[in-house]
Amino acid sequence: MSSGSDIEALRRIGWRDADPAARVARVVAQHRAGYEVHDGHAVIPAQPDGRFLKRRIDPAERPAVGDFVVLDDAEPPTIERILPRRSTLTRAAAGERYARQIIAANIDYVLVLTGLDGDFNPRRIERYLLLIEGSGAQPVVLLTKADRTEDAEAKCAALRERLPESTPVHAINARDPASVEHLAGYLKPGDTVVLVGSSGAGKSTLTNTLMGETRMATGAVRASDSRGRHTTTHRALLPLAGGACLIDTPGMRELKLTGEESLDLFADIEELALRCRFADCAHESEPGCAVQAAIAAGELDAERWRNYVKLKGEREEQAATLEARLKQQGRAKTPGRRSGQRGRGRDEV
Ligand SMILES: Nc1nc2c(ncn2[C@@H]2O[C@H](COP(=O)(O)OP(=O)(O)OP(=O)(O)O)[C@@H](O)[C@H]2O)c(=O)[nH]1
Ligand SMILES: [Zn+2]
Repeated sequence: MSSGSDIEALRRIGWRDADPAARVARVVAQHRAGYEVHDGHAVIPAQPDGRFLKRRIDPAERPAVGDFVVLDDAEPPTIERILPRRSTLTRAAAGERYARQIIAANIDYVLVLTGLDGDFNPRRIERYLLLIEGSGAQPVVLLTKADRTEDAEAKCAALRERLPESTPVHAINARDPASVEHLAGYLKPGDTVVLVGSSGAGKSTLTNTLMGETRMATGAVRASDSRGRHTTTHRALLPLAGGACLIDTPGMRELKLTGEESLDLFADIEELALRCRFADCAHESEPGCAVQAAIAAGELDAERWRNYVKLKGEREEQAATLEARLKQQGRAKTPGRRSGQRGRGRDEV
């Protein structure tokens, strides 16, 4: 017998494993005063166990939005432990003091939204991709407002050319359910998605369209399964059509690099730079600079090159801050932290 978890309800909030032998819930919000967790039926307040509050604990070791956690039987319950994460989206906290923060855990797809209107900005997409790479989640680039531009297909093709082949790019009209149907592959039961993108990119619009379809889908469920009726939703964790769920966290709005990102997105550029005549080439006006030669030959996009230089500089600055901070705390840099904390051996349920 399972103790206190409703497996069907848990599946609606992104649970993928077998029936847990413990009381499991998903973190949907974090406040100064504590956490809010969803057990598949309702949102309830929960307190973190005392060890999560210790000052010296790495923030990554604390419960984060999207985490599946084990609760005790108290009312309100205490979060006893965090179940192993399948992905971890991390950023540096806004503000002067350097701190790494987990924005969301156990995310399968990060939908990166950019409007095809005046706002269209491939550089911003590359910044998001840098942050998502290594998180364990899969980025999907969505170019919204395809209905408002003549050259949607051309822009879409140019972006596909610029980004790695493994990164899907779709042009959509976020207001049109038929257009959004193309996303069904990322919204399967058990999948968890988050939306990122600057203001006006269409995040709320897309959420509403995806929710609209859910209302229809939920109606169908109600006719056949009366137990589905009592499922409570929450602003921060929305069940979508097809059974996926969407986590809406304000943390996804401002994304500052942590210094741990890889630059694999620009692997071709890094390789090119190794072919310069001088090992310390600044790639400006040095003779024999392979980068400048590639730009002149039209083989490397100058704007993409500038964005690489900018993001690399920012990443290096953050990496130096991170290292200084870890040294100050007497901790060594944890290798492999970016790969979703898999090998950490936390207890299974
Ligand atoms: N025609 C068209 N309009 C769109 C599309 N996506 C968004 N819009 C419109 O663009 C405006 C901004 O969209 P929002 O969904 O509010 O953007 P947001 O990303 O949620 O913005 P913030 O809440 O500020 O972060 C709204 O007027 C939408 O109706 C689209 O694909 N096609
Ligand atoms: Zn060079």
